[in-house]
Amino acid sequence: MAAHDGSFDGVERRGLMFVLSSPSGAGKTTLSRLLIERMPGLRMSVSATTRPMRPGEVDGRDYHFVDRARFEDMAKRNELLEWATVFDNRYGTPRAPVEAALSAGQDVLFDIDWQGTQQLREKARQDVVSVFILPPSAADLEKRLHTRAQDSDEVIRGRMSRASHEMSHWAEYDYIVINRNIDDAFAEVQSILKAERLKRERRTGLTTFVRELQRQLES
Ligand SMILES: Nc1nc2c(ncn2[C@@H]2O[C@H](COP(=O)(O)OP(=O)(O)O)[C@@H](O)[C@H]2O)c(=O)[nH]1
Ligand SMILES: Nc1ncnc2c1ncn2[C@@H]1O[C@H](COP(=O)(O)OP(=O)(O)O)[C@@H](O)[C@H]1O
Repeated sequence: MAAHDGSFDGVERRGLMFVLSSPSGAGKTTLSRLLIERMPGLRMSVSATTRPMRPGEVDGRDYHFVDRARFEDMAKRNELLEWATVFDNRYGTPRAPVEAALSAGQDVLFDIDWQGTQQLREKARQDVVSVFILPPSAADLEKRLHTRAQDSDEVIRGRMSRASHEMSHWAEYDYIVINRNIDDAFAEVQSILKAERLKRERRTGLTTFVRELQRQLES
């Protein structure tokens, strides 16, 4: 399968599943938007959720906002690649768009928690690249949750009190990025994706490519 993007070097490769996780407010959404904007060949996996829509969010772009019954139905029909309960709401990854993108040679970006990342790893270890984003300090995290201005003080307190628990999963991830400055953090995440795209095991077209080089050299 080919990844036909701007940086495609002509060698076929398997698509990968690029996962960003972090405590709420550390910057996953911001980094995901930048990646989608600036990295050709990368598609966002849009999750289904039962949580209420925030101001500024768009159904179908940020999430598929569904009720509990619809979510349970999707899970029962095996339409979700993984799902988990976070902050008393259900979140899950619709399976079909991910499979379609991967088989078209695209990479897929996931903004999911540690529970979902574990499930993806169990299903497709070789194809999962996971990055954990940390805030530079607790004070910065709280400030970011407030400046985002999308949650009530009570919800923000809940997110802050869960942050430590979520952070305890950092060591399960392949890469750790500290989001102090957004430009630096973006450059780091972008470098990880670029390097992972070049991994020998994913480059299924290498044998053919090298054979052709050898044929040219020997003729
Ligand atoms: N397992 C799983 N987690 C998800 C999914 N979609 C979102 N999440 C996680 O659910 C948590 C809460 O997300 P959200 O309510 O949007 O708040 P945020 O943390 O401010 O982005 C975050 O840790 C997300 O990464 C999903 O499809 N599966
Ligand atoms: N490096 C950074 N410095 C300052 N503010 C940031 C930085 N990264 C993200 N933010 C801001 O912090 C808030 C939370 O970021 P967001 O991407 O929504 O986090 P998450 O998706 O992890 O919950 C947003 O208002 C965002 O603009």
